[in-house]
Amino acid sequence: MKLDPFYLIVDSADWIERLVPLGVKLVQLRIKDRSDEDIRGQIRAAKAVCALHGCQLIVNDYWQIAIEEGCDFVHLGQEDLAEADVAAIRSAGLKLGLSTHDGTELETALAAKPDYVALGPIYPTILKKMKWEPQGLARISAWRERVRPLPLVAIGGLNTDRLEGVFTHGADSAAVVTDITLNADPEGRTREWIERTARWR
Ligand SMILES: Cc1ncc(COP(=O)(O)OP(=O)(O)O)c(N)n1
Ligand SMILES: Cc1nc(C(=O)O)sc1CCOP(=O)(O)O
Ligand SMILES: [Mg+2]
Repeated sequence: MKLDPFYLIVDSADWIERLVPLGVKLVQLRIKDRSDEDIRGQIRAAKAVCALHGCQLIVNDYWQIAIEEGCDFVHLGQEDLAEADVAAIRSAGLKLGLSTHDGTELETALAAKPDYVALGPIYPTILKKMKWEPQGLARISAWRERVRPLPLVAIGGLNTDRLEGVFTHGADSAAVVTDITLNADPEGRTREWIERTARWR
């Protein structure tokens, strides 16, 4: 399976309606601390926009609602994975991306036979407090060998100036939140990401 090299992560269907029509082909809906009803509505709206624009939607955390809403891809972290029914995700036909932050987590992730593995945080991130030190670029190369033939996603503190580094060290896709959502011009920055990832598309 090939992932688009630009992996946008946003926290609402509104962001998806705003940015996906610009040409984003891979987007994660990552919503925290909302009711299931709200999440369901957001997933429904996001799914409709993504279908219209040929964009792969990945739902973070809420795998049960994703199944019920007919989505085809979810992302889970290690704590999510420990509580999830992976067999149910698989039998419903969904693909699965998993987070990793150290070697033990990588072993756990690979044992679950995911469709991609994410490694982070590559650089310091301001989005959320993390217990891991930044991994650095060399860790991407190490993961590349261990994860092959699965796609490898790099995440954490990425911006357009850091793309060359993550791709030359072996990432297949670069995931981003704040470099776009906190940018003074999110649409302009999204276009820049699309252009600057074109070489790896
Ligand atoms: C592509 C990608 N990589 C990592 C994460 C982080 O997942 P997780 O560890 O479950 O943390 P939350 O995002 O749920 O806070 C991700 N969402 N996407
Ligand atoms: C949601 C998330 N997960 C990470 C991990 O390492 O698992 S880093 C991260 C935050 C990514 O946001 P930004 O692009 O703003 O740094
Ligand atoms: Mg999670």
